[in-house]
Amino acid sequence: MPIVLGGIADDFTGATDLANNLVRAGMRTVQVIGVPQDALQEGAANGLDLTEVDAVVVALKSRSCPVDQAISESLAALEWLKAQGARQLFFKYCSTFDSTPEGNIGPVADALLEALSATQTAFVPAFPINGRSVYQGHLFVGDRLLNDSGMQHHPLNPMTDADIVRVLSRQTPHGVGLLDHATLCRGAQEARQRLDELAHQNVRHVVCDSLDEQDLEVLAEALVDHALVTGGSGLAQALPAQYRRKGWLEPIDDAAVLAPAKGAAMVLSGSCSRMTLKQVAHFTQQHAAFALDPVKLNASDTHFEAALEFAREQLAATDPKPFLIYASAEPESVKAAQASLGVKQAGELIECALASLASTLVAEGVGRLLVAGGETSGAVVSALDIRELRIGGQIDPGVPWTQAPHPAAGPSQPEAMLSLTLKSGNFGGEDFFTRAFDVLDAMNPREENA
Ligand SMILES: Nc1ncnc2c1ncn2[C@@H]1O[C@H](COP(=O)(O)OP(=O)(O)O)[C@@H](O)[C@H]1O
Ligand SMILES: O=C(O)[C@@H](O)C(=O)COP(=O)(O)O
Repeated sequence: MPIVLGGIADDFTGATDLANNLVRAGMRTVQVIGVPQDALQEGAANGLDLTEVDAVVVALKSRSCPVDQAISESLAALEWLKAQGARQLFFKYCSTFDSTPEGNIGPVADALLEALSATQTAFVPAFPINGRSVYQGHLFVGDRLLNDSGMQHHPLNPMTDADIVRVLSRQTPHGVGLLDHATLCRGAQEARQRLDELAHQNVRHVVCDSLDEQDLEVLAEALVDHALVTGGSGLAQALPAQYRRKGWLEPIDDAAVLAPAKGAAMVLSGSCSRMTLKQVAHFTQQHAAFALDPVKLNASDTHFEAALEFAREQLAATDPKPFLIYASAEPESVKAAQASLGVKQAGELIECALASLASTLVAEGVGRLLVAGGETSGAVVSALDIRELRIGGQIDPGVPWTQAPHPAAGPSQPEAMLSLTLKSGNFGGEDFFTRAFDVLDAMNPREENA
């Protein structure tokens, strides 16, 4: 059977967020890291068995890279997903619309539309259960406008304007319009009519209001026949019901199953988002932690080596407890590091250090790994050379446990798995770093002595 939905996600945490909501709504979903390179075969692609899979999400690291690269990687993902038979494409970006005036959301959406010979797509960043809603085209995080939510301090893409119609208009030469809440309240048929009217006015990009799950259901019904939809993962909760209604998807019992987890627990955090800072503070009250400083990392290798030594001490304990290595810092400290090193270099130094720690420590006994931050997750997963993630149960909305073949397992252990959770910056409760491991143990009892 061809797949129904093909996801193209602009970062790795966003990809697991999308895959998580698809799984929860009953789609058997595989997440692949980057576009699989090998030749396609009947029923299999790059060694992936897609015969019992309803959705594939391709995770890219295209949120903050140069626009041309984001476009070419997204188009490659589109081609591969079309070759798997995807009926609908979903371009997943952040529910806080993380982007800059150059892009990459607008240019990538334009390129995908053109490649699909489609004339219109919808922009649905809302993720109500995580407090992201859109009203009159303005994005809210909880009760704050986006530009007052902490996102104005993001290290890579500060969001200083909550008006998504205006933000997107800076990123595309094409018309941008609004499907407003009042129209949505009149149902899917009215919404479709409004989309058609906007299409006749050459409005290629339609930002959609949505306050709650009910609005997303109306939108899913109105958008199910669009070749391309774009947004946060909220819409993905509502689309599978429409696919079933159309007979594209069979009902199934449980789309999320993982093997028992093994190995020591480690948290790596490169996210400076408000919620991550609270999670770091909560965790460090009771657990061992090491703070990475980009300026010290730049000055000599000693700082990195101290972090490694700290981790090795934790792993050497008889019964290792979860521990944390983090660069997460308050905005003033991030600004100071960026002023001294440059924005790009500060970020890259930390991403490289965390990625390198992950590869070394996973080979030395870490089997349960929590990574906080989208860019950070991209760096860590790439360093571990992980190609595919199975999606398991949810820890908090938008964040599931996943598993990948263990990167350090030899040929004699083909079943060995690394349990991995990739946490978006602002997702998860304050106790997420501790609770995540309890949730994993509860859903998949741990095999001792791994
Ligand atoms: N102390 C710091 N100073 C400067 N940049 C930092 C610091 N800590 C983390 N960063 C960088 O900030 C970026 C955070 O982005 P990301 O990992 O996507 O987190 P989030 O999911 O919260 O957006 C990364 O590039 C990371 O390397
Ligand atoms: O849609 C969302 O909010 C997340 O899935 C996401 O993309 C968050 O990105 P990061 O905060 O950079 O992890």
